[in-house]
Amino acid sequence: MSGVEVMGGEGLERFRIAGLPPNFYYVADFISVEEEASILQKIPAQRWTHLTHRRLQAHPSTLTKNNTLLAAPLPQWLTSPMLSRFEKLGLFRDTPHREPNHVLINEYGSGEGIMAHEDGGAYARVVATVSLGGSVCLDVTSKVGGSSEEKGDDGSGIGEKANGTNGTDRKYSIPTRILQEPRSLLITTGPAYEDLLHGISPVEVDDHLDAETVANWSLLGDSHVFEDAGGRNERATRISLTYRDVLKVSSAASKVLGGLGRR
Ligand SMILES: O=C(O)CCC(=O)C(=O)O
Ligand SMILES: [Fe+2]
Repeated sequence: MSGVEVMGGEGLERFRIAGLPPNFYYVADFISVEEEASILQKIPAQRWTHLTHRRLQAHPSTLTKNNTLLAAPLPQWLTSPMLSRFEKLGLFRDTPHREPNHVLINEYGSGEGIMAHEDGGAYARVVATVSLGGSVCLDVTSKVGGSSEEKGDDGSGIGEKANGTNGTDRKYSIPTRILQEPRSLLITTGPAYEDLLHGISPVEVDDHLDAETVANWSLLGDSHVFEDAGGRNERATRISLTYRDVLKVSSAASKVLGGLGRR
């Protein structure tokens, strides 16, 4: 087991987004084109909830009001091949259930996005996001607001961490952007999960994309695509699968009782 753990740790480290507060990791081409197409085909069309600037669905179900997951397996098209690859990277090895038990699927059309937010206390501090379809920039901002450059030490320690990475790495002050290509995996854990906000601006084009403004530029699968387009990314429909470990899970028995109790 320790072999896997050591391998997992080393395996993950080369995907770290350097120059950002820990811990963001970006893995380009985490799934293949065929796997992407197969998943896109299996997302059930009747399960979408429509919101103003995106639509979403939750698997196996939405959480109850007190953030409890009613125990049920994830569908196979969401677990294979993801979970074994997550395990190899050691992603959920320290979370309560040792693997994700919940997936939120978001779909954004061009010009759609999601407000800056944090994912909060219902989940263990690990989110694994698989992107499908178009590329999109995730805006990473401080909870306190403003950039660490402008504000100096804002008391959160974020500016300090952003500037405290070693030697040759480029430093990125918050706010910054993470560019998510189709078929990539973004992992957000620890202080990156707890101390920062993330959102997607509702625009039709992400522009000025380059090594200065995109924190994971050197980890991109194909930065030439964006260079060749003059630093622009025309938004196309993007779907994200966000894998998490919900802390509170109720068994089938308490599901029945809870269900009766609410009537
Ligand atoms: O689509 C994304 O990558 C972000 C989604 C998100 O932040 C969330 O579902 O909490
Ligand atoms: Fe989120």
